[in-house]
Amino acid sequence: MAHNYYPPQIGNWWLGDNLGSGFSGSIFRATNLHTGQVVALKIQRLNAECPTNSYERHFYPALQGGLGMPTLWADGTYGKWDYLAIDLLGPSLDSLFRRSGKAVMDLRSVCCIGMQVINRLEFMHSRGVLHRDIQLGNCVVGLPPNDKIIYMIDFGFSKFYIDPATKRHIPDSKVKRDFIGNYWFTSVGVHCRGRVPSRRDDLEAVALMLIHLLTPGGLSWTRNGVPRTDAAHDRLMREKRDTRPEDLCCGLPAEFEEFLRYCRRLKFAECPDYSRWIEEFKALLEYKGQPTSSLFIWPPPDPQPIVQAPPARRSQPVDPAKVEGILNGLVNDMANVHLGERQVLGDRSEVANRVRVTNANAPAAPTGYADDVIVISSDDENAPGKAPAAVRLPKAMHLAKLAQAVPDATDNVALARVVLEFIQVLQENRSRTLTKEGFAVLDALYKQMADPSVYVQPLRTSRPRNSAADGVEEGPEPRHVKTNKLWTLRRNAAAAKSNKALAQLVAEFGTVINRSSGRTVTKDAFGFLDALSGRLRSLG
Ligand SMILES: Nc1ncnc2c1ncn2[C@@H]1O[C@H](COP(=O)(O)OP(=O)(O)OP(=O)(O)O)[C@@H](O)[C@H]1O
Repeated sequence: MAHNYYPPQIGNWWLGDNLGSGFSGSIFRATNLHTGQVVALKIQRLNAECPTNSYERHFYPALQGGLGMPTLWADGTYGKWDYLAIDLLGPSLDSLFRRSGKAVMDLRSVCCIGMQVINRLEFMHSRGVLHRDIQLGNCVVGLPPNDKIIYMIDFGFSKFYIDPATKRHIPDSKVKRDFIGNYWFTSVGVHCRGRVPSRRDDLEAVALMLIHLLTPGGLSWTRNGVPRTDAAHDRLMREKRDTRPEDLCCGLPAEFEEFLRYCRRLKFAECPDYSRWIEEFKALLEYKGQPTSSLFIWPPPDPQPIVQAPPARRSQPVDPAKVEGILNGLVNDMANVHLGERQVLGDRSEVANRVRVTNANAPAAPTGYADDVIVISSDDENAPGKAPAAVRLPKAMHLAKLAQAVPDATDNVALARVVLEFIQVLQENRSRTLTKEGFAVLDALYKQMADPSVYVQPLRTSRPRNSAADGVEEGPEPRHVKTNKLWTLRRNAAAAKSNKALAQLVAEFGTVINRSSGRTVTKDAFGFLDALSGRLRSLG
């Protein structure tokens, strides 16, 4: 039944249950008095402070016919009411998730949401429309038989980003403006820096929404509820702006961090690569052995493995000075590491000389601890029978240590072990981006395999993009080019006849990763590294 405040009938529509209320109006289930058609009737007073209906109705014609776009059946005014009659749809993702009572959503459902919502945005953007208010409450499922399809609703903040007169993209502006959107998911650029929203910001909101669903307790800035004062809003913006993607996505599959970083790297008028990210989420499901269909099946059919994010870093009080001290100590220790006597692959007299100098100054290396563990011990802890406190090496440290260890790998079996450890470090880490420490390992491997006896010019596989030696501008290569190249490298590695040939492949591998968007070590990249390690072992 309609609320007392509202009339029982508006135009040809008889009002039924209230489906939801927004800032400026309400939505009712409504039945057409003549045809019996049931719709969702979005009604607002004509003198509403924020008359979004009169604005929203302009976007429906552009969006009609797209999958997941509600149909506008009728609209108009009736007395002091403005109404839109749109497809009656099901519950929002927000209410589905809240009702589930779960701390996090299962990975499969989140990937399906990602794939569908990105697809909806691709359609909206292809029609020249920005949504500008992406949030869980504005993504609803259809009614059966369309209950596995996600629909976008609420175009009250939408905007045409292609100027109808000039057919050009709306201009950017340096002038800081009030933000449009929502506190939780609106991009950092728009919300915290007052930038003009464009396609990239719709996509960033999707990334934040997905990360929110996978994080116990949600994104940290959502946990205190809607800010009620300017000071609380400022605090929220600061937290949103300052939280780094790697902290936000701590413990989540790397795709989420990469997606967020990708959105934040997009230029103002750049067209996002929608299909790439739909494919990435599909590939993630495949990798996890899950069905790859994007249909949103709710509740999830089987108990799904839940992605557990470790507690947010900020909740663990850590004394930064102490950590810095420990890391500095480690760097010094690594500089003095005992390299020991080694076999050589060739004439490496110059290398050996340097090793002798280092050894003369080096203290005895601690022994008996796992490679990836740093031992921090007091005198007391060194007492027999007392277990030392251990800290896991961060990725950068581990890779730096690995790069330093490469010259010690004086035969192919040892080199194969280094490659395996390289794979392990990369796979254990939440981010699959190849950092400069990772490139340093590749450089060291190249040198060791090409000719360890001479100091070759460092390979520098990680040279900055757009600075090709021949002066030709080199942008990131499309994903399919990367995949093809990695496949060829993998095949060639399996057939390589010498270390020199393998070294060349390592150099090419570094270049391929360096030129790829996000410098990501994908499954195909791991395939090459696997083949490299296997071939080193068989060359003996
Ligand atoms: N077509 C629909 N079918 C069923 N329920 C709907 C439909 N459209 C909206 N709703 C429900 O009504 C709620 C409010 O809808 P909507 O966001 O369009 O209104 P709004 O007034 O613009 O809200 P807000 O001020 O929060 O942006 C939605 O979260 C949803 O639960």
